[in-house]
Order: sequence, then C-alpha cells, then structure tokens
Amino acid sequence: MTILSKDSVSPLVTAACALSFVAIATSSFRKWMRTKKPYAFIPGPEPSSAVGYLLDLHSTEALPWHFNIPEEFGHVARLKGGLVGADALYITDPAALNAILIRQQAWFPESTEFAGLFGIIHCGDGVASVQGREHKKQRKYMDALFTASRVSKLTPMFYQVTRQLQAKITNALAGKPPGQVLDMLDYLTRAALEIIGTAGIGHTFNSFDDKSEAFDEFHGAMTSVLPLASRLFLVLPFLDSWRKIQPVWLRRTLASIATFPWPAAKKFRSAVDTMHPVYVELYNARKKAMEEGGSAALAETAAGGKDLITSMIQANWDADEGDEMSEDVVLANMSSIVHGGQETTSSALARFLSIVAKDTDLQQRLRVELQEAKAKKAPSEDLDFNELERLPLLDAVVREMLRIYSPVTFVWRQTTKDVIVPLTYPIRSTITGEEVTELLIEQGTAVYLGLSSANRSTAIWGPDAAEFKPERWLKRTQVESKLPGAYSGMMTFLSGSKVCPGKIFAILEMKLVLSVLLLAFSFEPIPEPIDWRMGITLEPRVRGREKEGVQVPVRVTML
Ligand code: HEM
Repeated sequence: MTILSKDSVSPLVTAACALSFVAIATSSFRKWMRTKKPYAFIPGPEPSSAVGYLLDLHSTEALPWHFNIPEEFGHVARLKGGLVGADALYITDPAALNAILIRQQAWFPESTEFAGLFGIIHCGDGVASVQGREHKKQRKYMDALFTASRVSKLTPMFYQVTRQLQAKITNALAGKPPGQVLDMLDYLTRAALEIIGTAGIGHTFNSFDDKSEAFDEFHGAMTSVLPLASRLFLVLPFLDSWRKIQPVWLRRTLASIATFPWPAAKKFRSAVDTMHPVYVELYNARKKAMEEGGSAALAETAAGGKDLITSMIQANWDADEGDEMSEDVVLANMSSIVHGGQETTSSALARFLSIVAKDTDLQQRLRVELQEAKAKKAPSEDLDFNELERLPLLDAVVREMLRIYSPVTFVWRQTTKDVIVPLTYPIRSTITGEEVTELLIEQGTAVYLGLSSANRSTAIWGPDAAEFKPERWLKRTQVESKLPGAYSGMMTFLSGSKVCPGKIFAILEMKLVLSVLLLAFSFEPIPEPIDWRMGITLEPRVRGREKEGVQVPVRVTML
C-alpha cells in the first residue's frame, strides 16, 4: 500500500533528511566541541600568555582580574588552559556554589594540589588535607572546639593578650608627638599569633617582647611560608604524590636535592622545619603531663589547660578505639589551627585599621557605641562575648570588611566524576547564543570558586557592591544574598563541610581587638596608598615603597 505518491514524498523526505542531517551534525559538533574543549561555549578572559590562565589566576597583581570575572564574563567563566593545560572553570554562581560546596560536595574534593601543599606545611594529614570520612571524623573534634559557648570562654585570654598589645603601642608612643607612624600589621600579627598561641595551643611566643627569639623564628617562618608557597605553584601538582614517598629519609633527601638550586623552595622547606618542632614539643609536654598527672597537670600550660588543643588532646585521649586520631594527625591539626587563625585574622584587622584611619567620623561613631556599652558596666569590667556581639555598628563594620576584603580570594576544587550543576544566572553560549541553565562539569575539571569576586558581584549585592558601606548591614532586611556562604550569605568563610571552623573565634577576636584599640587610640592614614596584593592570603605594601616589604603604616595618637 502506498500512503503518499512518489511526487509528494520526495520534498518531505528531503526535508526530513536535511533536518536529521543538521540535527546529527549539530549534535556531533557539540559532542566534538565538548571532547576537545568542553567549555568552549562559555565566555571567559583571554589568558595573558600561551601558558594559559594559571599565571593570571595566581599573579600577585591578580585581584582586579578576579573581581572583574563575574562582571564581564558572568558567574561561570571559562579559563583557557593554553598550550599545555586543560580548560578550567571559575565559578561565582550561587546555585552552582551551593551544589559544589553542599549538595554535591562529595564529587568536588579540594584539589590535590592544595591538599598536598597543606599536608607539607602541616607535616601530616590534618583537616586541611583530607577528604570524606576521615575529614568528617577530624572535623567532629575540631567543630567541638569552636562552638559559640566554647569560644566565649576564651574571651578573658583574648583580653589579656590585647591589653599587652595596647601596652606595647602605648610604649611606642610615649613621649613622642601625636600621629606617630606605626606599622600596625606588625603589631596585629604579634597579637594574632599570641592569641592563637595562648587560646589555640596553650603556648606563649612572648610575641610582644622585642628580644623574643621564639617569636622571631616562628613568626618569620610562619609569615613567609604562604607567600613562598604561592611562588611554587608550578610544582603544586607534584606535592601530593611527593609527600607520600616512603621512607621519610628518602623523601627528605629528594627534597634537599630538588630544592637545592631554588631559593624560594629552600626557604619554604626551612620555614616548615622551624615550625614543626614547636608543635612536637608542645604535644609531647601535654602527653607527658597527662600520663603522669592526668588532666590536672595540664593547668601548667600558658592557658591553664583551657586552650583548644589541650581540649582536643583530652577528647582524643578519651575517644573510643578506632575513633581516635593518630599523634601525627593531632600535630597537623595544631598547625592547621595556628595557620588558619593567624594570617587571615591579622591581615583582616590591619585592613580594618587602614580603612577606619581614613574615616574619622566612622571611628568616632564606633567609639561612642563602645563607650555607651561600657558605661553600663563596672569600670573594671570588659565587654563580654555577647555584649560585643550585640553592638550594631561594630558588627556592621566587621561584616562589611569581611565581605568586601575577604582575606581568602579563591579556593580550588576538582571534579571526580561528571556532574550537572544548576545555575542561578544562565550562561549565554558564545557558539549558539542560547541560554544554558545547567552545566555539565566533566570529571577532572579544575574548578576555582571565586570567594572575593562572589562577595563583590553587582548582580548579587547591587550596583554598589564594590563600595565599603557598613550601613547595608544596619538595614538587615535589605541584604539578601543568594550565596550559600556560612556568614551573612558571603563566601569569606566558605560553607559546606570545609567551612572555616574558626569563624566565631575570628569574629570575636576582630571585634575585641578593635574595641580595645578604638577606645585607646585614634588613627589617621599615611599619604601614600597601600596596595593589597594577592598571595595565598593578601599582602599589603605601600605604593612606591614595595621593596620595604609587607606593612600597614598608620598614624596613631593616644586618646
Ligand atoms: C578572618 C579570618 C578567617 C578567614 C577569612 C578564614 C577563611 C577560611 C576559609 C575560606 C577556609 C576554607 C579553605 C579551603 O577549603 O580551602 C578556612 C578553613 C580553615 N580555617 Fe579559617 N578563616 C579565618 C580564621 C580562622 C581562625 C581564627 C581559625 C582557627 C582558630 C581558622 C581555622 C581554619 C581551619 C583549621 C580550616 C581548615 C578547615 C577544613 O579544611 O576542614 N580560620 N578558613
């Protein structure tokens, strides 16, 4: 039976064949594009060299590059791998971040590059270097240390150190005319190290003693290790495999040979070798005290046995068999806490002072708020954890500082299988012009999550996103970020299983140190601008005086 005549079939068949051909060709072309360059349809910045995006991403001058990505290319951008590498993705899209960090986090572990680097810095597999079940186990110990109620009990220790900081600054100003220029980064670095030393690991570095060798050595190693590591990014891919080489003497010999001709690598190695023995000595002292005299003997430590790591050692001691951490892991976590808690917080505090120094009105409003709160207390009493929490202007300023000047610029993840993630902001394909509302991220893709740039996205925060405006937090209802960030919808402390455990500690420290300094001193800027460049955290240098190294000079006057 003939349904259609030969004459009528012909144009239909021709059209159908043509359509099928176009469909198959388009699909094959898309498939080919995906295999060759799976993200070719996504807009993104042109690399500045044939090496691809890596140099642009890690350059010390890269901050504007990061901030510009969501504004110019969208909340998912393609980073071209160049001649040698594969393409990567730069993501600031709220729904995609939510999938990567929370809902589908199992498929987006930390890149082996960063895990390897932190494994080397901390001499072991602490929270910063492990994933999955092992990470969950260690975070159970870590998170128990950082609850609001636990951290609030550290407040007296924070005050004790901050009073030493105040005395040190007062000494530097004594007998001199007002407006002395002091490098506040140095003072705040000392304070942050002493706070994390005392409250975190129960150890004093005598940070405010100019002749303290313990401080000079440790502080020198600590402040150099991350900037040095950022200069080693070309070897990052090999670190994770290298650190698994056994026996240890072979690994160390290979490291000595490999780093011999390379000054940055040699200094990096020596910095790690300076810090690790400090943790070993502290750990062994705790262990010996526990073995000989039980918990009571721990009261001899700098924090009277109340520091975080002593609690961790006690909890580990009491843990069920199989649930405990090895000594190496506890040591690596001591190091993770000190590192996590030092540079991020000191750099945020110094940034704060350099900003309020330019705004005497804001300084005065903060001072009045603090004086009013203190007036309700006995003269000898300090504002406690909850009282500091409840100061609206101080809270708004700290939030805004942490939003706009996030100390960590980006984090790096890698997919372990093909995953489709949803998008809040569709991608406009550069090939077909179509809107893409969900994205297939292929196994093995390097995914960079832009924390600072998500915090400044105008689509998310409004047209004034790049401006420092604490008042946006005073009218809370107006701040509606779609981001999954754990702190006020910003990405500064990340979110998901790798969220910063020290968030409450850091915020208390910032508010407390600032409250003491603002009541004791006034601050004015120096004439030259300070440029904050990218390291693994941020590095401030005075413009035109870069060779003098990192510093935040501010004019300080006693009140
Ligand atoms: C303003 C201050 C701080 C900022 C902006 C900050 C930010 C961050 C971010 C973004 C991460 C995630 C890194 C990643 O996954 O690659 C992180 C992790 C971490 N932070 Fe913080 N942090 C701060 C203060 C602190 C403090 C005070 C401590 C400890 C007392 C701390 C301890 C840690 C630790 C141990 C980790 C690793 C967590 C894990 O891998 O599970 N941080 N922090």
